Amino acid sequence: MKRIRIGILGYGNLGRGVELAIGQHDDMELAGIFTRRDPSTVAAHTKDVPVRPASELDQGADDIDVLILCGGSATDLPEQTPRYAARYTVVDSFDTHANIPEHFAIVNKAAQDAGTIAVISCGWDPGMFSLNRLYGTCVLPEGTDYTFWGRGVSQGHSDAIRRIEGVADAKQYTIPVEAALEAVRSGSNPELTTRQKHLRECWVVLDEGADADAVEEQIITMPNYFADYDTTVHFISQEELDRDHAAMPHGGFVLRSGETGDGNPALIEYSLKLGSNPGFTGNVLVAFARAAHRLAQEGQAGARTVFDIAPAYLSPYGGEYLREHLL
Ligand SMILES: NC(=O)C1=CN([C@@H]2O[C@H](COP(=O)(O)OP(=O)(O)OC[C@H]3O[C@@H](n4cnc5c(N)ncnc54)[C@H](OP(=O)(O)O)[C@@H]3O)[C@@H](O)[C@H]2O)C=CC1
Ligand SMILES: N[C@@H](C[C@H]1CC(C(=O)O)=NO1)C(=O)O
Repeated sequence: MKRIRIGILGYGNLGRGVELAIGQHDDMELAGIFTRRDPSTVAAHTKDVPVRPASELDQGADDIDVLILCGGSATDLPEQTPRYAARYTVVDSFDTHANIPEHFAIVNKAAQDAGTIAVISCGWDPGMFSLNRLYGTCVLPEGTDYTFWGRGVSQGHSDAIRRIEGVADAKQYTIPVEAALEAVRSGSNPELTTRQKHLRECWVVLDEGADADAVEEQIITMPNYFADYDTTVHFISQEELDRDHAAMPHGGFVLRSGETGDGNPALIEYSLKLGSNPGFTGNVLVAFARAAHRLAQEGQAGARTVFDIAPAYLSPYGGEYLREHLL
């Protein structure tokens, strides 16, 4: 069986998560890890796959069937996804929710012009949580949606802080307000503002000589990431961050609370408990890379979100197996 050849662009937490996820799939192989940095300075987990310069992708790498883009949503993916959709079947994890419609439109033009498939905003939120919000609204049209994250490390928010001038490193924890979560589970359908559902706690390492007050102000006022939340910022050393905040657990809940047509209460709850945010997100991206490859082989073109892809496209098994074993 010809295996799907996966390329990874961007070797950070998520790039490593994708790298390790590929090994769980017999129909896939890691064809290349690409980086914008000097490849000799990037130590990949997989020793027999060379780390290659991103410039090779711009010249055309014919050994890649699907390129999984593992850059940051704050600044990398808005540039990288349309750029590489012009050459490859791509999958990204773009998660600046407010900007997803714009990202979709830009990537869709690039992919349609090139005749490629580009799956955007893949992962768990957006991604698996998005699918469960969709199912909930369709099945319980009379109801209310709720999404809670954490307590855990948001990679997108951590990445956004690291992009601030003067920041050397950072981790951001998202903390759900327990009283709000319990009110939802009680079925009382509370109206909750963004600020009433989560707190955000940031642990930041500054560059030598950076202005802590200026960095803190940029964090707490950052649109789409922190401006709508009560956010605390702590400044610590790199040693403390590496010692106390190395792990990236996360998770959360999507709930739909409403009534069925016969007037009875119904509560749908989808939950994730993740030992590793990048690990799980990597697994999701790899499953959708299989779907992207299939769509490309069918001759389809353009941008897709998780809403646009029939679930069977994610499976390595055919319809008959799925009907016999999973239906
Ligand atoms: N949809 C979802 O559910 C989820 C989405 N995400 C998204 O994934 C994105 C990436 O997260 P994450 O992997 O944690 O971010 P990282 O900061 O670890 O990596 C982002 C990019 O930065 C570069 N980089 C990594 N390490 C270094 C370093 N030491 N020095 C210089 N550059 C470095 C890499 O690019 P290069 O190798 O080219 O230098 C890498 O692709 C997030 O911004 C978030 O938006 C994450 C989790 C869930
Ligand atoms: N995209 C998120 C995945 C989830 C986590 C999250 C948050 O803690 O705010 N929002 O969505 C991430 O980058 O980790």
